[in-house]
Amino acid sequence: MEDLFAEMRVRTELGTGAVWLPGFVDSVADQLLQHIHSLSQISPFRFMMTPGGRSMSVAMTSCGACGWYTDKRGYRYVRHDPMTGQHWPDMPDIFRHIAVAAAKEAGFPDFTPVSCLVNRYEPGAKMGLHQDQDEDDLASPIVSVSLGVPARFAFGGLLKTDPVRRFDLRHGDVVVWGGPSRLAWHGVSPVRETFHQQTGAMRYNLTFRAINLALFQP
Ligand SMILES: O=C(O)CCC(=O)C(=O)O
Ligand SMILES: [Fe+2]
Repeated sequence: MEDLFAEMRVRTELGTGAVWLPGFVDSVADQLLQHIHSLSQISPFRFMMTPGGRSMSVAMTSCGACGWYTDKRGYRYVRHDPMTGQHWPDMPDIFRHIAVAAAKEAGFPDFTPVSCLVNRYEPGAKMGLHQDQDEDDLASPIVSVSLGVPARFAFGGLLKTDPVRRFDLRHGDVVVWGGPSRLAWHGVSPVRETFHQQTGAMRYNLTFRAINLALFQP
């Protein structure tokens, strides 16, 4: 059953306020990858430490008015890249454009992305089940874009113990979760060793988030 579901590749509601949009950014995927390359020249991908002192298997960077960061002081958004001391690179217009369009398609017409976290998965990299809860703005959705090699995504409910649906996210796919699903648990299984024409062995993921900058210390 699970495999049948995974192969459908049509718009699929995952819960109230949560939807998978297969291929939504297909036509601009190459441009998105070029921008990822450019912004990673300014704020490089790096393996961050969890507050518990473990190195993450996913390499990360950010763009936009603030970026996500973790070290022994905890998970948080910061205005400057701690690695460079500079602002994070600007969010490219096309990033903003696709994030707004996907949110609208999912029923969130007022989404304004402030930050985009960029994840790079090499073979074996994974992200355990978690909730995205470092954004103070829980009224806005998360918009997640997948590029490169596929990854098995798990999407559950508001309790960690709720059943999860698993399906492959492919190059060009978008998942949006907001409203009653904003704090849904989700995660990514270890990425398989495989090849994608545009990215080699890598998977990239963009997550767009609304952050209330007024709450930041200057
Ligand atoms: O890589 C993905 O598909 C999900 C990433 C994610 O959940 C996150 O960055 O918080
Ligand atoms: Fe997440």
